[in-house]
Amino acid sequence: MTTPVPNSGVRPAGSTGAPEAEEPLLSLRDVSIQVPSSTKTLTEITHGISFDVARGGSVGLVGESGSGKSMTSLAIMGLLPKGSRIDGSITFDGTDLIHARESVMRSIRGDRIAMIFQDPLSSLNPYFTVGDQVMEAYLAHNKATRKEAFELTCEAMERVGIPRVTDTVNQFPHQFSGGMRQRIMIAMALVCQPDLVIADEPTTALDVTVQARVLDLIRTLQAETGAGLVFITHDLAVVSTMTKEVVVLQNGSVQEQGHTRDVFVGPASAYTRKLIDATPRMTDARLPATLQHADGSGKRDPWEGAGHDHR
Ligand SMILES: Nc1ncnc2c1ncn2[C@@H]1O[C@H](COP(=O)(O)OP(=O)(O)OP(=O)(O)O)[C@@H](O)[C@H]1O
Repeated sequence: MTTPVPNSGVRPAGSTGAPEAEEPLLSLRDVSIQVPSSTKTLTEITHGISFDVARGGSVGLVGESGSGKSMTSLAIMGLLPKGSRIDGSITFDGTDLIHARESVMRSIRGDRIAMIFQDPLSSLNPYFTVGDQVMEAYLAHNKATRKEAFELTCEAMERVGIPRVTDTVNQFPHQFSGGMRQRIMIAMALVCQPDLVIADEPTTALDVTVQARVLDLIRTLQAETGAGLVFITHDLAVVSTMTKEVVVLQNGSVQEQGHTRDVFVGPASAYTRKLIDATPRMTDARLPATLQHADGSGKRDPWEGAGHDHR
């Protein structure tokens, strides 16, 4: 049963998140974000967002453009525009991220929480080789010699399928395709062994076949590191294959949240139904292999693997 959430933003207890016995890895409660507008006044862009991510769990944030998905992830990372205001609470492994000092946030970013963005070029420095950048990401948070870090870097690059690593490790970001650059970002996350990965539209800019491989790698990364995953997308078909739980956002408010399968099979909010209807035919090949057996037919639960290695 999926749970519609009224615009008040009050979250129904237990609709999304970790098993009761275990503290969630990440917990957002009634998070409202205001950002400075051009007239210097504050504009509210999200209202009362609440969800949990269990250790090793996976939550999708879906919604149309402008619904507040990216700003929610930036709030978690402490990267909102200067002058923004956040109400509510964001707790990561016991740390209050809203009031944490910048030095604490710096030690968490990239090490305990890794982000994979839509455009890896915006995260990669054009003047440094990709090998140096993966290596520096590791050295920033770990004690190791450069030789050890270099070996780990090559190993991670091989694991994400970068070809001829002994050569390509010395190449610059512009010498790679978009899909390969995204693999480099995943390698960077892999070496740092984060507790949480936030992937913000990581495959939107890629063509469909490359997209599938990168999604597979993100699943692998999650399985190998045991990390929690927040997966942001406007693509319902993608989120249905990536996360066990989903939060549907519209205009900065949660419209519905719950187990991904329940939300897709029996959407409780008109907005989710509209999003599903607007998704190109989700019945056959594209549909979540996921949804095809969600009828209690006794077949293996296609969601069973979400968050686990699919190779
Ligand atoms: N730097 C900024 N300053 C002020 N407002 C912003 C800023 N960035 C985004 N916004 C506004 O915040 C709202 C939420 O934007 P956000 O980027 O979180 O949406 P989104 O759901 O991630 O959309 P998209 O899928 O297009 O990235 C939008 O109304 C947007 O115009």
